[in-house]
Amino acid sequence: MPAIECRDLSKYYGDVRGVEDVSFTVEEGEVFGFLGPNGAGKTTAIRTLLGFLSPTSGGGTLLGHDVTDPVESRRARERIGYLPSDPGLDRDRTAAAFLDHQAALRGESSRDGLVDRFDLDESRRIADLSRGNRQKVALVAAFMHDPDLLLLDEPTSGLDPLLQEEFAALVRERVDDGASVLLSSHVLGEVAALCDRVGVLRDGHLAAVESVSDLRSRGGKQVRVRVAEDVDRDDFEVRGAMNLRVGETVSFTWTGEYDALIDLLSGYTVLDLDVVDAPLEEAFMTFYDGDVPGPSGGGGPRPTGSGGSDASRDATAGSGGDAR
Ligand SMILES: Nc1ncnc2c1ncn2[C@@H]1O[C@H](COP(=O)(O)OP(=O)(O)OP(=O)(O)O)[C@@H](O)[C@H]1O
Repeated sequence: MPAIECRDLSKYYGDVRGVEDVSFTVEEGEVFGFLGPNGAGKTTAIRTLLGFLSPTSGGGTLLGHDVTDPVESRRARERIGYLPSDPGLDRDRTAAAFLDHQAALRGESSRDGLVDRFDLDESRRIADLSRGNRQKVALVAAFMHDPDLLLLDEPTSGLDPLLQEEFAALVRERVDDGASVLLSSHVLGEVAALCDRVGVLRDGHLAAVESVSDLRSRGGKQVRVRVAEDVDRDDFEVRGAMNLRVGETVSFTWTGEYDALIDLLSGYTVLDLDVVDAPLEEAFMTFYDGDVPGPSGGGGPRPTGSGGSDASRDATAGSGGDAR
């Protein structure tokens, strides 16, 4: 049984597209990344799967429970840890009171260990905590009942680099213990470091699902070469060479075979050669063609016949119900 099955999921807010026809599967024990810029639809997909928003069409399962059935959805949430992108914690309560409330709903077997690990002062009012410390409270709440499935929406926002490392270690430990993870981020490095596969969201659509290793190889190699002769630029304007820059050294991104690269350089006396993996960003950008939506992007017209949507209710559905 897959941990998550998302089938043709569409969610419109009135006329505004959140996500459209999104399908993917997260296998048991897998860490799946949702990558996409602001407004791509990551949060919408996660909250619809969790049952906090009703889908316009399509559906799916979480841990085998039908996400469109409220009773099933609630049952699934007992075994899920959800970290919202914007945890709307009750500011007047102490962190301890908030965690007590969450514990009563789902359990707290790992609470003390996590509070120590993240050096959280539970006695403080949430209103008095820094953004990073509020994020820690939400993290502890998401992990403390040792959930089988974690849905983590922009989990490291507000955490300093040391805590980001600690968080990554925690995710790996939970996965080693058998948990499955869906993690959304617009930070490529975070996704690449933690995830097995990545779903790239663009304008509410899943543009691609790829393993991180495939994404890396798609990026090709970054080549810098210094030669003895004057360079004829036309020699390098060939298939497989991109982002060509000709100066004292010639640099380009090579996406072809090594043999073809060696042929290309064989006409020159090579004085210096440097070939390294191209940054993952380059592979990522091939999904966007330079057309990356801004914070308000993704709002295309709603297609006719896409089903009813109780957008006014959904738009105020709160910040996570009892699954926060
Ligand atoms: N409550 C809402 N009412 C109307 N439109 C919404 C609502 N929530 C999201 N949208 C729109 O749905 C689209 C997808 O937004 P969503 O928040 O899911 O993207 P995201 O990838 O999570 O972005 P971010 O990283 O900024 O949180 C955007 O066009 C957004 O403006």
